[in-house]
Amino acid sequence: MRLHDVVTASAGLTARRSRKAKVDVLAELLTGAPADELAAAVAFLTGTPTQGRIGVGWRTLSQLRAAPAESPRLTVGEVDSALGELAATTGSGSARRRSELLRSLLSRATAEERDFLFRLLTGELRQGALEGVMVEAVAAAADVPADAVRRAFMLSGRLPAAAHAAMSGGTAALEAFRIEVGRPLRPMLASPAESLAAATAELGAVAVEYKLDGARIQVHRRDDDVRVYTRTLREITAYVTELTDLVRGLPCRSVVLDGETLALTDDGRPRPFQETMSRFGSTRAEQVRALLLRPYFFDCLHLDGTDLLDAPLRERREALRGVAGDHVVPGEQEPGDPAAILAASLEAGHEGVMVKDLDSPYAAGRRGRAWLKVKPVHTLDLVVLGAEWGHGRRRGYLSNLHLGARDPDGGPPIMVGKTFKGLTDELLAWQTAELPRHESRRDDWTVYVRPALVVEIELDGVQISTRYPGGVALRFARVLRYRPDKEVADADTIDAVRALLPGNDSGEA
Ligand SMILES: Nc1ncnc2c1ncn2[C@@H]1O[C@H](COP(=O)(O)OP(=O)(O)OP(=O)(O)O)[C@@H](O)[C@H]1O
Repeated sequence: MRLHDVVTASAGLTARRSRKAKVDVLAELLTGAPADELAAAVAFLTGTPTQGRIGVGWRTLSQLRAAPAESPRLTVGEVDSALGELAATTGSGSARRRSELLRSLLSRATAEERDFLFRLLTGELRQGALEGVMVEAVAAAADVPADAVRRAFMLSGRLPAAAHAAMSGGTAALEAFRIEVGRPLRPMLASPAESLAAATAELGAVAVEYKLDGARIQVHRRDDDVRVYTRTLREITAYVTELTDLVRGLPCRSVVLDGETLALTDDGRPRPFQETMSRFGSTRAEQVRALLLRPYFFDCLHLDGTDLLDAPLRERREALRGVAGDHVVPGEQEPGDPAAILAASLEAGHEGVMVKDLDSPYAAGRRGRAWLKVKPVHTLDLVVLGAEWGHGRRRGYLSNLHLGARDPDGGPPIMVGKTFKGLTDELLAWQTAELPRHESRRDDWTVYVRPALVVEIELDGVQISTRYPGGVALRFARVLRYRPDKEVADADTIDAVRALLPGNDSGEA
């Protein structure tokens, strides 16, 4: 299969607005794909090479000058093996070899293919919405139910593998996917609730737990081998030895736990999220001592050979208590006074509570309504589209941020507002250095960037707007923090923003 066909299909996706039309474009391509190139084609079209992120920056790529090829000859298989070699070339002295590999690949690509490869390697093509469309396309091409494809994807974390199974072995091959200790799966996500009363009324028998403001972790243990992954399934085992030591001491042989981790101050209050995140990239011993991470587990997906994914939360919590006792998140099952739990959580410096349906299974990778989050303030995770140069005390710094919400159909982010409020001197300095790394163009006032950075915004609400293309604008928005643990694909959608319009009862943020 030629790379050109993939590039054409990718352009076809951008050109079409309707989801059905996008699914058709992909399904047609998959139907004709040779079995040994299918996984790579799926990977490229959803924006991540089969090897995962390869870590090549825009700057490196644009410095590699080579004349483009005249006609499209590269195959998907050739590109996949070149990227495989690139991913395997690491360590000291590898920079030169990597440049050579890249130059050789790019010199065989046409201008159009080169643009595609740039966007693939820098992560710009990666969009959550595309994965949803691809799941449906695989189902259509293989003539299997979309839910079977989705389940295999969530359990393996790898859509290309699920696609390969669907196309080669149908439903039976998809059903063979199991939770595997040591292979991370997509975490279950929560939906917002308007209030605690609304959440408890919606769900019936519930557990109400503290909602801690740390970082999500998924821990896998088989005998003495313990591994830790982030929300985006990045392995961080080497950075968090206090967590691996602790889990190695739990009374079991094998386990998969879902939870949150954070560091506490001396008087037991949560430290800022940024400090927790700073631990995920550092093995420096003094930093470990200064910021000891604690785990707060809230789910158990596997225990000593038994998969619990499809068991109700009630049962999973029992397993959790048995294995992780002291390290379970504070909360109560079927509480008499849920409001007291919310008050205690806020009093202790946490974000709010999670209200969870005790009869629900673990829906990996899904943002459903079995888990509802209750927080006193609205927050949205938005995509940075650019920033304006500051005035006065902020002269010389990139300040007023342009913010976009994700298009659920996979189009570019849709601008919903601007803010410079809440930016500390440290954040101003950081974004002034960081944004130009993602620059797409600039004018006298503004540096515009490619979608790469997600920022968490607190707001009072939204209003109808004739100025912004999505018809809504943020009200009194302020920056809480950047979210390095989130990708553009994880940002909130324009629908989530519109749901905050007055008179919209869903009250979603
Ligand atoms: N008791 C808990 N149960 C489940 N999740 C919890 C709990 N306490 C904290 N969390 C965290 O809350 C997150 C969900 O809440 P919220 O949506 O506010 O966070 P987020 O990271 O902005 O968004 P997302 O839902 O996309 O993860 C979970 O991903 C998890 O990291």
